[in-house]
Amino acid sequence: MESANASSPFGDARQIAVERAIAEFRAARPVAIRSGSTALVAFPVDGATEAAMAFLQRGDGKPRVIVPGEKILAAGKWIRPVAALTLEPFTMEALDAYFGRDERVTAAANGSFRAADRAEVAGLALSNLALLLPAVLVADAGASARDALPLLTVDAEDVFGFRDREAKALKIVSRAFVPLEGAGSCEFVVFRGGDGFRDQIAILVGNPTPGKPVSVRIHSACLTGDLFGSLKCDCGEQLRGTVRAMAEEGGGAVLYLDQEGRGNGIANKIRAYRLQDQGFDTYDADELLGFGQDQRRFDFAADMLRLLGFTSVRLMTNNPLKIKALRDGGLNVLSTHRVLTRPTAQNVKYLAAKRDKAGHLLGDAGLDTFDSGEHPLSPARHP
Ligand SMILES: Nc1nc2c(ncn2[C@@H]2O[C@H](COP(=O)(O)OP(=O)(O)OP(=O)(O)O)[C@@H](O)[C@H]2O)c(=O)[nH]1
Ligand SMILES: [Zn+2]
Repeated sequence: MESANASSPFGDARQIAVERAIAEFRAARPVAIRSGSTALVAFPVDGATEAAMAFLQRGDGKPRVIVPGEKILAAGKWIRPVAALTLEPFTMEALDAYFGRDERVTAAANGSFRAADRAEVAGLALSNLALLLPAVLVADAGASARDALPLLTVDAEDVFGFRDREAKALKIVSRAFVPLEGAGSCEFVVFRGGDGFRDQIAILVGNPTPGKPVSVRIHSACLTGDLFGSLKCDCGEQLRGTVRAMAEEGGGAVLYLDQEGRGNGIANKIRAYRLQDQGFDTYDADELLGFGQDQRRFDFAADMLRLLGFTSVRLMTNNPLKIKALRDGGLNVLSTHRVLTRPTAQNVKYLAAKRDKAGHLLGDAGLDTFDSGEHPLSPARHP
């Protein structure tokens, strides 16, 4: 049951409570989570200290660690979808041994597992919303723990409903023209709502006509690739290549979404890169951290396009999830066009994993015949 009386002068009270809880988690402070008659105190593993662990031990009952199924699978056990683990002893040392210095599971769990309850799962969902490592410490909310600090309280069901409500609350907040190299004057339209912490941006290239079919690229933010030209992925080339192609072909719309690291956030993406340096591929590294294959949602992209006046699109992507999301969102996807870049020595393994494990439409993109001795830095083919 979601909490009643949802409206306030400042918006939906359920959203406000969850936004505040996210801020508490990011600042490494505890939050109380209520579910029916149960209440617990939750604290993110990302940011745990001896003092925080001692605080949780003052609650009622045994404190525990809540971890997703992916993490347990990585530990050689299979508990789905979310498990509560009793950590013995409940100390930073034991936590470090469990998560390891690289955020990997380096030790089999000493304690016992059980399926997590609703409030515990909400704690984990909150760590995901806060873009932290997906693991949370919890204890039953005893009087002594509550008294130590006035805790922010949030309802478990409000946490679960947060992203849906956020995606639906999308609105345009500003727009202006920005000249882009090789693409002329483009209009940047900024939306609030959707995914992540920041705003979503639509870049209108050329002069696409509302009501008419439009070329669309849905692009998730990649700081390393888009901004710094990282060779580990194909993002920067795809972004610039699609803008260039749209400018040459009479216009289009790029949706630039706040979904760094496939929705895991920059800190977790860099943690995953560290694991990739040890030989894990892009999906195995995320799984070791406790993430599923892809945390992103694309449903609100259809709403962004509708707010801009577009209902029929030619979609530029290799990702079947994006195609499905726009169709499910009620848009008419007239055609899909792959966005191929030339593989490099540094990204060929990444691209092959996307094709082989996530079904990206990269079939004949030269990945299997790639010779790392040849043209590792060649410019991208036009999409
Ligand atoms: N977790 C994680 N995210 C990554 C890694 N490499 C790149 N990313 C992120 O992956 C996302 C790539 O986004 P996109 O370029 O929109 O898309 P895509 O899903 O590959 O689909 P298309 O390019 O449309 O075919 C961005 O959010 C990047 O930050 C990685 O190794 N691990
Ligand atoms: Zn990238």
